[in-house]
Amino acid sequence: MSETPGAGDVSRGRGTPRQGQGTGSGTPDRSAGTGGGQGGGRRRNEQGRERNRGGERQFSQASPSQRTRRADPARLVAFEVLRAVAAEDAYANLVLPTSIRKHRLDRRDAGFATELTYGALRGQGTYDAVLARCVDRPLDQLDPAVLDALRIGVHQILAMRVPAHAALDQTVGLVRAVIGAGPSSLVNAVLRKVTARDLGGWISEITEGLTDATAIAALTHSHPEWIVRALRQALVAHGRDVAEIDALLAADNAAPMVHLVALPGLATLDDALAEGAEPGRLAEGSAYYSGGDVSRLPGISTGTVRVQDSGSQLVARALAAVDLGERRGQGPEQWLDLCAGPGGKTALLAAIGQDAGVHLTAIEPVPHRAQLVRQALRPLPEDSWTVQVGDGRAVGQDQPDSFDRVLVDAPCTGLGALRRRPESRWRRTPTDLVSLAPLQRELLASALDAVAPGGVVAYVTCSPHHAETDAVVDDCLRRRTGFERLDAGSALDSVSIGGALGAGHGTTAQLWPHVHGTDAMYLALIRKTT
Ligand SMILES: C[S@@+](CC[C@H](N)C(=O)[O-])C[C@H]1O[C@@H](n2cnc3c(N)ncnc32)[C@H](O)[C@@H]1O
Repeated sequence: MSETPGAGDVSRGRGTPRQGQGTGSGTPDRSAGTGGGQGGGRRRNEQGRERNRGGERQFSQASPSQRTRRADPARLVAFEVLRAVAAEDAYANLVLPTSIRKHRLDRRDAGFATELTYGALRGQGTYDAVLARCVDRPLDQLDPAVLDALRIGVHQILAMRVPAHAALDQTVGLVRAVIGAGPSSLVNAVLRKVTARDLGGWISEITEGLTDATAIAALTHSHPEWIVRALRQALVAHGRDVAEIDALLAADNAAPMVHLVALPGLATLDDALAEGAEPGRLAEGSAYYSGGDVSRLPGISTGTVRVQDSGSQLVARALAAVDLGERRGQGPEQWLDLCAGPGGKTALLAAIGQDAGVHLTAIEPVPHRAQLVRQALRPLPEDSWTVQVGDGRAVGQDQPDSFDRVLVDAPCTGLGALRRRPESRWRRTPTDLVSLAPLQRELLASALDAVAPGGVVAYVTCSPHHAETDAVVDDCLRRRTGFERLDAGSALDSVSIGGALGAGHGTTAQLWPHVHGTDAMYLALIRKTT
């Protein structure tokens, strides 16, 4: 990295007006000046396919070597995050805020950097196929840093409201600043080729001649083929039409709205609503927020208002709302969260149960995640909860027949939350399903042992994959008597606004991003009858 600037060296490219830099997600077209250029007023059509079309493109006449050596901070942030994801196996959602703070991005630039980072990561499959048509060698022979810079350039050109010349100039500037002058000509030439078509045109090009629907969907929606196949099977397994696959894959690529929950009895969302949040449409006490830095909202710093997907809220509320009828014993209920870290559902459950004097035990084997659970529970009275660093698989044997309600939010592939974890689709492999299977079964078996007669277990995943949902529940119950399945679809309806989610299939329930606007949470409810 011959010309890597220190944080203090990083400044905008020459002639790039400050006001035009931000193009935050969910913000209106700011192409006039975005990235410092002309082309204002050019908008994409509803499919996002007409930007930069028509009229003469105004690329810089200067050769790449004569152009800026400065990296625009927002693009530099995206580049740093992509590099950390590729080279250090980092999680984009953890690295991005740190990088945004390091480069002191204002709100607009932070939005631009977020859209660029997440978009380039999500779109990598499609963008690499495009780049493969524009680079004269196999992509794996490129310097990985150059490939990341190209992906950043392609996302701006094909999917953001950035004029092509600005996307190109700024990406070349980034490359010169952080990688070196050498590759800047290649980046310039490749990105010029990319500007020859819009996204729709490129998708037609890269899918031309293909007949396999899975391969076409994978390239069109930038997912690995095995995940497309798995999601198609999941739709069918949960009683939906396989034709929904395009909508589901497209939902994975949309920037998800931030969902908020006010912990019952501890906060309301009034302040958040006053700050622009919208009332949630599915879960009581929830809201949607698209106003940027959520940490500034009242209640977030104290932990009484939390960021939590509505699907997660609904499954926790459904477990808490199950009517236990005549339960054994007289005292307050004992609840167990068997896989608690980082504690989102734990906090909601503890808050729901506090009025009734519930005591919640949370188990988490990873010490730093157990610490996050303690933090999440901080707003609740200390005598209402216990956090234990331990293995949930041992609880059933150590404390049999002890808990009235047990949540098993099992470790899973997260295939239902791909929109929130932009890099995970490229990291996951089918072998993850195989390696998680025994753990999922052992955790559910432990929960079935730990639940008291009359009590109920919720088995939850943020994946719709059959292997980690119905297959786990079926396997565990096949070997046991004394349990009955409850109607999880009705249970979800009973805690939802409107009461008609339509998530039930058989006795289990499956939420979907393209239908419900939630992560694809799966819920099974099992009662111990004897
Ligand atoms: C899907 S996450 C739970 C998310 C959490 N319920 C929430 O809402 O924030 C699964 C958790 O299970 C934990 N885990 C992994 N192995 C476990 C085990 N043997 N026993 C208990 N928890 C385990 C993981 O460390 C991870 O924190």
